[in-house]
Amino acid sequence: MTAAYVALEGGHVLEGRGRAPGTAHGELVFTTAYTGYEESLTDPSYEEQVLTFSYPLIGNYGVREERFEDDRVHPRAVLAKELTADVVDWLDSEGVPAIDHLDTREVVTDIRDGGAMKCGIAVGEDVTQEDALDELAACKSMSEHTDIGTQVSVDEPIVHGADNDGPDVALVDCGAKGSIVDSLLDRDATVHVLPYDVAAADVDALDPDVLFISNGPGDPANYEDAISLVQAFVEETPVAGICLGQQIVAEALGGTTTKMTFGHRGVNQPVLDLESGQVVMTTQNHGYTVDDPGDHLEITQVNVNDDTPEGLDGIQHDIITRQYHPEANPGPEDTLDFFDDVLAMAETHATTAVPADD
Ligand SMILES: NC(=O)CC[C@H](N)C(=O)O
Repeated sequence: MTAAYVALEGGHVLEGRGRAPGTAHGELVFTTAYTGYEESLTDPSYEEQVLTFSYPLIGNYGVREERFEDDRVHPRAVLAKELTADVVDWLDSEGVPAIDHLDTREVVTDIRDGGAMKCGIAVGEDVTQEDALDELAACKSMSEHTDIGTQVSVDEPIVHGADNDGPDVALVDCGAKGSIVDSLLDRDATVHVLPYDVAAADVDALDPDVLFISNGPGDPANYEDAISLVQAFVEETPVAGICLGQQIVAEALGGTTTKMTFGHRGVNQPVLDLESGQVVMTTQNHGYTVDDPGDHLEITQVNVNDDTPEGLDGIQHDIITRQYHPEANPGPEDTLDFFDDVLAMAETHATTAVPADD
């Protein structure tokens, strides 16, 4: 049998069944999602993390490319109670180690008690516990990945929907899920997908109707270029953000962010809209949160479980952000109207903007 070890921060080593070989390390996190494993495994926000599925059976409806959010698997390794052969074959072909027959209740309890932690993975015929411990020793914390954007962003700008009639969206790609682009295209927008460190002059040249900061992995404080971009454009251009995007907008406007103990990852996170009093079910995948929105943003939505900010609006500026994933995929589609609100904001700006003097 193929040996499989997970070395947890603190030195405790778990043993499971090796399904896809390899060694890896990353921050150990869990998702409670009971569906959407293809979308989660291709979500760039999972870069440099090891993903534990708490739902016991993963892979029961196969693997289909049309459900992918990106062109590769992003978690460094995958842990589960039971993985089907379809998922194992896929992970194997991508070189991503996979382990099952783990007591994932124990793994999740460890993460809930100890917080998201570093881990080392070793799977293979000849691997030992020492190999997993060596991987653990090589593991950095998420905030130490100071240039993680380069691993998940486009290298060059890409335009989608150039002939569309809707607003021009400058989407700063910090690891954008494909569904965010699709949600904007579905609403007739032209989407300019831009590198995470795009220069302000290049955004200016596009004269976008909205600056949209995507989701993405890691510590928002490390995205200095995107933070500066928001500061440079917020007076003149509407701003939107999803997940990491909300955190970057808060950082840019005098707010603060903080690392959560074990984050929110799942497809049934309840969110309360403070104005309407309505609760919606949302998809989430984040380990950081806005701590203090600062003086320029107001909290419009909160997480029912722990009161963390889930939506922000600009007080003086046109800004809308969400901490959850309104594009769903996986998860409930209760919140797709976020994209209508963003594009309405962009259109209002486009029709009321005062032309610059020659
Ligand atoms: N999905 C995301 O955009 C994740 C945001 C950020 N990297 C976090 O973990 O909080």
